[in-house]
Amino acid sequence: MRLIPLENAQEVGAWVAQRIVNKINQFKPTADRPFLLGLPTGSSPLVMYQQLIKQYQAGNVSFKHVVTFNMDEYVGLPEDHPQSYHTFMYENFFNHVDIDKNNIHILNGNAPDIDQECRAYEEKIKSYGKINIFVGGVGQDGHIAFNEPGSSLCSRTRIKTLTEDTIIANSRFFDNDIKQVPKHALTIGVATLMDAQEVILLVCGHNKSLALQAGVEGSVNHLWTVTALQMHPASIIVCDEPSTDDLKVKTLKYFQQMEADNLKVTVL
Ligand SMILES: N[C@@H]1[C@@H](O)[C@H](O)[C@@H](COP(=O)(O)O)O[C@@H]1O
Repeated sequence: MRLIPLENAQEVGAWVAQRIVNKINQFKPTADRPFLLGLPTGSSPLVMYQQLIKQYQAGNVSFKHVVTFNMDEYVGLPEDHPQSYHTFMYENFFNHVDIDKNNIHILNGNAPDIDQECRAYEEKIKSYGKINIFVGGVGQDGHIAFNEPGSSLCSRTRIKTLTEDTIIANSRFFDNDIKQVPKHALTIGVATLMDAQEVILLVCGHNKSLALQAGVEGSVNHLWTVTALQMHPASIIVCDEPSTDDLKVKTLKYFQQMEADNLKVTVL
């Protein structure tokens, strides 16, 4: 695992966006050989999306031959609800770049047959091959996508019941009213994420410091599903300064030294 310790959320978003741009351009995707990108929602990736849009507007990257798979979606929320992950993705990213709408994949939380929807999502990913980069955030309790504490580290795409912690955390998007927050979500599994060639997590803010500590210093444990990334051959956590509050000084120094050449970032 690599840890990229940066100053603030602006730098974190710009660093990850630049890596995605570089990887897409190195890959030289075509219609027959698209670049596969896994994407998250939430506050953490917002700067990354803004930076990707700026990179596109500057002519530095095209998403024409990029195929995307989103991590998760609420169950039972209409697709056009302001807080659905469909709405989030179009408003914050897809509407602003040249992606082909047929290349966008987001789980349907209103599918009549939920199990079939989840199986078909896994099959769809497999039909393309391996996801080149899967980007994610992390919950305060260390969940990745909606793989809540206790999720199997071998899990695949399925329905999950949201924990009280997650419902409270996400109520900030629902007028701070926990009753409005959906109780279930469809989510890729931990194993679905682990199949990607590279996984990048954005971790920002003091409220993520225990999740970061678990992910970097803790033992692999299903109660902190982020720890599964320690078993991934190419995972990168990009974090801001406040999120490192619970890391040992020695741990932080180690990664600062290891990554000294990789900590320069241009925010567009
Ligand atoms: N399902 C999402 C996760 O994918 C996300 O990582 C997490 C943190 O969100 P934020 O970045 O807003 O803190 O929230 C939700 O639970």
